[in-house]
Amino acid sequence: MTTRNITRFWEWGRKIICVGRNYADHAKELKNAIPTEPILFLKPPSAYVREGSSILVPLYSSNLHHEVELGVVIGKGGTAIPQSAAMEHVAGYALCLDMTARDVQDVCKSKGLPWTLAKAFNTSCPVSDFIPKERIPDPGNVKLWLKVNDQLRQNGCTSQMIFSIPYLISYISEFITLEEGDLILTGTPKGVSAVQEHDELQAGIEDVVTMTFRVDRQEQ
Ligand SMILES: O=C([O-])CC(=O)C(=O)O
Ligand SMILES: [Mg+2]
Repeated sequence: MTTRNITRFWEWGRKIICVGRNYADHAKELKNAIPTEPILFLKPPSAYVREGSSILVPLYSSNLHHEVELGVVIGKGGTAIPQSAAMEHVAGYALCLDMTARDVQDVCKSKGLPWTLAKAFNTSCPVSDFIPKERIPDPGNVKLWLKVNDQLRQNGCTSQMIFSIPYLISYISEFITLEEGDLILTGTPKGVSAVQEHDELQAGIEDVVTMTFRVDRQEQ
């Protein structure tokens, strides 16, 4: 039997649970209301892409946006996890991008339809190396940044989150059982913008990790 290694959690086929509008400055830049409870959506494990492979612009989108986010990797599953125990369920972190076909999302929003094709397409979840929990002692106060072709576009801090990581783990696990290897994307700060074929995206968690991805057009 092969043993699975949490440091390669993206190979486990577990779910990716995303939190939307968790930073007031980003909710405002897209003219959305500040949420009073977390907004959740999902990406399938086929969304993962690792450094060395490209982010592909879906054929049906002409406005693909980057969203840099802190990812929380679940180490111990659970249902209805109390906030006070939430951090015991965390194995570590990853820097993630929530790639979003903004034009498709805008249409879905206006029609009241789900965001699936805007958010869950192949390569919509670029992910860094696994970051063990000990390397981020205070996940509620880490700086995230993202550059497109060397120009800084996003520069935020997880201290600006509306709902904290323990709150999110507790809230999500009330409705969706968390399993070892699941990933929670905790939302993006302001500065989202469009990327084009041949762009280079670089993102980082200050003093912890950086990653680089190229954007390509999906082949016809
Ligand atoms: O598409 C959006 O703006 C919602 C979202 O994922 C986020 O705030 O991170
Ligand atoms: Mg997002």
